[in-house]
Amino acid sequence: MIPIHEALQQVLKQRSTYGTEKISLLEAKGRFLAEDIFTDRDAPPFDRVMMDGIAIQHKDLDEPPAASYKVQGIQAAGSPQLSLQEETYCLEIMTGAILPHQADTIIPYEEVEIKEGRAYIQAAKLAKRFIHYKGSDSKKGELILSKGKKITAADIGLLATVGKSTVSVAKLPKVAIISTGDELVEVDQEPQAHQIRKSNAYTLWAGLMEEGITGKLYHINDDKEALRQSLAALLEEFDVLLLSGGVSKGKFDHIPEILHELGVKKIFHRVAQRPGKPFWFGAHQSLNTKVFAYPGNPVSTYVNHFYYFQQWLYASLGKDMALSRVELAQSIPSNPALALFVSVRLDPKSGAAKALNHNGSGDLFSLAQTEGFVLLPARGTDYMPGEKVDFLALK
Ligand SMILES: Nc1nc2c(c(=O)[nH]1)N[C@H]1C(S)=C(S)[C@@H](COP(=O)(O)OP(=O)(O)OC[C@H]3O[C@@H](n4cnc5c(N)ncnc54)[C@H](O)[C@@H]3O)O[C@H]1N2
Ligand code: MOO
Repeated sequence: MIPIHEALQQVLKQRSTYGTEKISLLEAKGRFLAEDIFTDRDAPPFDRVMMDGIAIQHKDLDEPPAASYKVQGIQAAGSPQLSLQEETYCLEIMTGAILPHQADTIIPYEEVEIKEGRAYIQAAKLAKRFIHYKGSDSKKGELILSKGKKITAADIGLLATVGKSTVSVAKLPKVAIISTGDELVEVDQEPQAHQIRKSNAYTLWAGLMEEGITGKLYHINDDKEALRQSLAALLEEFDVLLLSGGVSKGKFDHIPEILHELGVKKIFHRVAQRPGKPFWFGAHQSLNTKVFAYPGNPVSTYVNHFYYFQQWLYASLGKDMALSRVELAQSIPSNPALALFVSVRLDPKSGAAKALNHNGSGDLFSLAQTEGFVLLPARGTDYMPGEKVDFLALK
């Protein structure tokens, strides 16, 4: 059994790189950029009109405008630039249109009355020009998104506006999710008294989805030959295997033995933590496949996955996954030998963490009430209110 910080170090040491790939803009949300992105033209690309109204020439805002202007025509958004022919003329103009030549000021319709081809100005003084000037947001060639950034929905809009219909991103590992256990049935099946429906595989699948990885689901029964055959093939096909169940001391917990037989080197088995103590981690040296074999209890699988795999993934993609920190709202008993992941809710006002009651790591239903886990390293003295600790937010 090794301490949690050593286990994490060993996991991070096994980070890999998977190269880069070009993908469609529509698939890029949540992925990590593998290229710097620059503006391809000034933003906005022309002096952009900000209000529906009329465009006039009016050099000094401190001077009152003329009482009326002759309407020369209409400048719509999407139409090429017109010119004001006379200082006493105006053009009706729409939001998003290019500012006409000679015009420098927009008066919104709310301050204008148009009658028989003339615009009568109702404001005594003009407060603003209502022009979004060319290049005022960003100049052509400016760096707007840096390599390594996780692409947000807002970034997708930026990429679209600078003409990136495809984008280069860090390639993700191919991941297989394997549940094991004869007691498990499919979600749409009616379990018998001694059976339960699979849940861990789906939690893991959804967790991967958050990172843009489409995991592939498998199930193998607690049968040595079936495990041997299936795992041998999966080790060849995938970069990462995520297993749940079959790693503690039961008569049918064959996973460590079979992985060893198949040439997966054990890096550690058992971590001084609760829940999730029987976590087994290894790597196949020649195939470079990483194996995260989580204990089957749902909360153990959850915590191990979002603590170890998630940090391994970010390290592999060249990113740090800094855990956030929270303050404890109450004292929590420590354990001198084990690091504890304690499920908590955060006080809506202070943000401080309060421990939740639950029935242990088999209690999947407690996760519905949980906002995350505080990580309390092993120590002899209890944790006190006000202490700051690492926080693993529920995904
Ligand atoms: N003698 C000992 N017994 C146990 C120890 C120990 O140290 N000595 N460790 C306990 C701890 S801690 C855990 S955690 C579990 C882990 O056991 P396994 O990894 O071998 O997992 P299983 O026995 O296969 O299953 C445990 C539990 O989880 C349920 N399960 C499994 N897979 C799924 C799934 N995909 N979806 C939903 N639920 C799943 C399974 O039905 C069991 O109830 O061992 C303790 N025992
Ligand atoms: O420590 Mo096990 O992973 O909780 O039941």
